[in-house]
Amino acid sequence: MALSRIAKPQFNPYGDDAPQPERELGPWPAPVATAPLRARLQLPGSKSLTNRELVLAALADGPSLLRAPLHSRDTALMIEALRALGTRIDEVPGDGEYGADLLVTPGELSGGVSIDCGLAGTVMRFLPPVAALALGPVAFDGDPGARRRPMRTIVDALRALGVDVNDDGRGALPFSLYGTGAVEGGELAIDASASSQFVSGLLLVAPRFTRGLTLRHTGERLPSLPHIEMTIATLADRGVEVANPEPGVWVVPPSTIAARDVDIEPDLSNAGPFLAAALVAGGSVTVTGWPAETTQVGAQMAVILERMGATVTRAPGELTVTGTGAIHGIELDEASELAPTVAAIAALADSETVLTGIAHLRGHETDRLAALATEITAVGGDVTETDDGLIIRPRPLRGGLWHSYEDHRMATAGAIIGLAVPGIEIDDIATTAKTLPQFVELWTGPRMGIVPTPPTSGLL
Ligand SMILES: O=C(O)C1=C[C@@H](OP(=O)(O)O)[C@@H](O)[C@H](O)C1
Ligand SMILES: C=C(OP(=O)(O)O)C(=O)O
Repeated sequence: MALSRIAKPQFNPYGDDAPQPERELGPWPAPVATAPLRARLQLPGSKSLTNRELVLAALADGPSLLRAPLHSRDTALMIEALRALGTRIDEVPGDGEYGADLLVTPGELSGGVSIDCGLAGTVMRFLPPVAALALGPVAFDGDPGARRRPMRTIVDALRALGVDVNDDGRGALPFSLYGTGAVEGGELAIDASASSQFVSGLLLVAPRFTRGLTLRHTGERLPSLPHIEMTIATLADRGVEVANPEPGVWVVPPSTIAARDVDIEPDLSNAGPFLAAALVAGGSVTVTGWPAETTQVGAQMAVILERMGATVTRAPGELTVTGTGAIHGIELDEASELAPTVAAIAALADSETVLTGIAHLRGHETDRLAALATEITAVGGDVTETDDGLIIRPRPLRGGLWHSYEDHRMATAGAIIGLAVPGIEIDDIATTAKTLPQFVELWTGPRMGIVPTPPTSGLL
């Protein structure tokens, strides 16, 4: 069993003077909701927006200020890698509740460095095309779990663009490439059915290719389309107009990427478990800083939760989810990174849930279909894993050890179930630091009003 690394919260949820259990050394007892919620909170910045804006700022024609960015493991890895490649990134005081703003000053991109991708899809898929613009060798590797995430499309794409890539033939991390300081670009066909990040990674850098890029997706399915739309929107905000003449084809002209100060929206996918809590515990959860318009897929959570039984209301800059006492199953195609949250709610529902179109989740932080089926079944649930999704049927659940598989969204899925099922313990809650280091602090803090359960096992 993996032991938590940093689960000790920054404040003492048991009361100021109460002894803090050494729970960072054991499983985290997911708190059970004992009363309806009346929560109001803002989430830290979006991972997807922060890492896109970091890349674009590093390639821009002058300094950019990122206001209220996410500070988490995935963004720290991106910052470290861009600094290694020659970008100056300074933390400067800002108004954000969750850490400093980032001032990004582009520099000449140079190689001779090794990049640690951790388990971050955005780092491993967005940075190889950036490194191809650097002068010199750049080596890429990551966590053991990163070596099984799909990378062949990026390796093949870079080779097709004339970049010298050395790998062991598996089409996976680790590999290295030799940047010559320029990429000509032109026409390129790729199969992006394993991840939209292959498309996003190429589009983000393509304005800097000498001839731009005409990119064609040749595979059967294109997952996570909202994330590609987010990429196109962030480019447009910096003056790069990406044409999309037909589905699966994008044309990026060679162009300057404009420097720009940008407000990073709160992470709406990370808001998902908090909003789900209203459905499971009853009462209401209000997430503030909710954008009026967004390309974040997490915004779909409002519609999904409504279909699953919640009442959803909006006011300017906020969204409130209120539980009605009922949790219904749902049929949902392409739930993208929201799937683990939806699956956790579904395990507590009164009717069947059918999730389809998410085969590519097998290449996420872990094989999420297998992980969700295994863990929900282990606590008494009834789950069938299909080729491209999950079928989850109602059945009473019981407590037990919930494994996270180094996957932040598996950990938070366990926490959602734990609200309704006594005795759920998460083996590695610290894995939430990938995109939300404050998870425990927020989940059991005064703004959520969920009372933490003292640990009963796993302590040294
Ligand atoms: O571009 C992005 O920021 C992301 C794209 C999606 O990846 P896939 O297309 O691999 O699902 C999503 O699941 C991931 O969490 C973030
Ligand atoms: C799939 C995810 O992450 P990554 O960016 O590492 O692909 C995710 O956050 O759900």
